[in-house]
Amino acid sequence: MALQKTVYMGPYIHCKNLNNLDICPNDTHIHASQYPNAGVFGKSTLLDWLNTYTFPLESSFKDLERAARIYNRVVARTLSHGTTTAAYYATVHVPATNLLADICKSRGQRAFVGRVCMDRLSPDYYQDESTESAVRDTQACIDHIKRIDSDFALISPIITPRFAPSCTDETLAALGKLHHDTNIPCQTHISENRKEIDLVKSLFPASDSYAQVYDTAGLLTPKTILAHAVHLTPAERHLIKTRDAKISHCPASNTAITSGRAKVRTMLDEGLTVGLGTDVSGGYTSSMLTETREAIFVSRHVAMDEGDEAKLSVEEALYLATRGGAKVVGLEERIGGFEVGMDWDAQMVRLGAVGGAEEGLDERAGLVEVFGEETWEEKVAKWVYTGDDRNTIAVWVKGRLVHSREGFEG
Ligand SMILES: O=c1[nH]c(=O)c2nc[nH]c2[nH]1
Ligand SMILES: [Zn+2]
Repeated sequence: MALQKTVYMGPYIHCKNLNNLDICPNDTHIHASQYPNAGVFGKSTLLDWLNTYTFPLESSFKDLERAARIYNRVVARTLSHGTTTAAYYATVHVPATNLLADICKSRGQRAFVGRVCMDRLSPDYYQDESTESAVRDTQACIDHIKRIDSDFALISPIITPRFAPSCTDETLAALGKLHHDTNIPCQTHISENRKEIDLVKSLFPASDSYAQVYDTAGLLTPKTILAHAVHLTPAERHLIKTRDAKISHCPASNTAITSGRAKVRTMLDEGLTVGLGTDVSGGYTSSMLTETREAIFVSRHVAMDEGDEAKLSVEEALYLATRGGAKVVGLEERIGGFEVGMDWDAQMVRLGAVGGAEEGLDERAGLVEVFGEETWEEKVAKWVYTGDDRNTIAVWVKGRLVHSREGFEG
């Protein structure tokens, strides 16, 4: 199916002059607790990466002072990249998870904050004791967020079974019931890596597929975010579409820990809802701009096997990062675009001064080179391919200025 460029155009607007634009990215999958490991993954793949790098790091969040240091850094850093909304995984620890919610609230980032549930195939030093304790501790985090943001206007809890291999059938079913009873959204991982999929087959012999494991547990619903979805079968995509569950595509992570190449064009053509996630620290970057670029390049690798139709354009990738992400987190009526009546979640991006390059190098840090002869689309492409956080000069969430840089005149 040929995609209409206008349909997939990212929502951005010119601001003040032709070299500024506003845009509002939503990170639909990021592990806040893994931030210290961003860029540290060696040659590992998912299952050894979890044991070598991830579980030891996450277990250290029982130390609340350390959690405060790291969570403050990751929220400040993602805001500096322009991430207005983030769907976070924390750890199993209730106090540290509640602290992450507090930090998002005080720094003004819109966030979904999930306490991670895992009661098997995890190290003794880092797992839930039982189904009952996993549900009780999840409920404690939900109650805390209700206390700090009663109608979840900025901060929402999110039910977070880590992934099928690390949860017993009983825990998955109990979390499915909690999801049903509370209508609180849910996030997990699916079909990231081939060995993981084999493991799911052996752990859930009665299920036809990985997606079916979640469906059986009541965890495949319109309010479910499924990260990765790299190796889904056509039948699984059909089931996910039927349930209207959402996909978080994490291309930087999928390349870094060699998981594979998700077929984004196929998922879009089949009508699935897709957004982007940095998946720190499977993903090395906390920047949604870098993630957008990675989505474009991974789509080109898919195209090398499947033909040019698989390639994502700059506009399509920006759509996934913004409006697509808003749909994935269920907030498309409020964020992801700039229609009248929506919340003002936005970042202002500054490009180079027109003509600056002719007059000699523009010394201001990080400016995207603009020669004055580019179309608007070309300027946006230059930002996506050559820009970074130095171009993000101001960020607002729900109308509040939450980050600014030198050069922003408020
Ligand atoms: O990218 C990932 N990051 C994780 O932390 C994780 N846990 C299970 N599966 C996972 N995949
Ligand atoms: Zn992940």
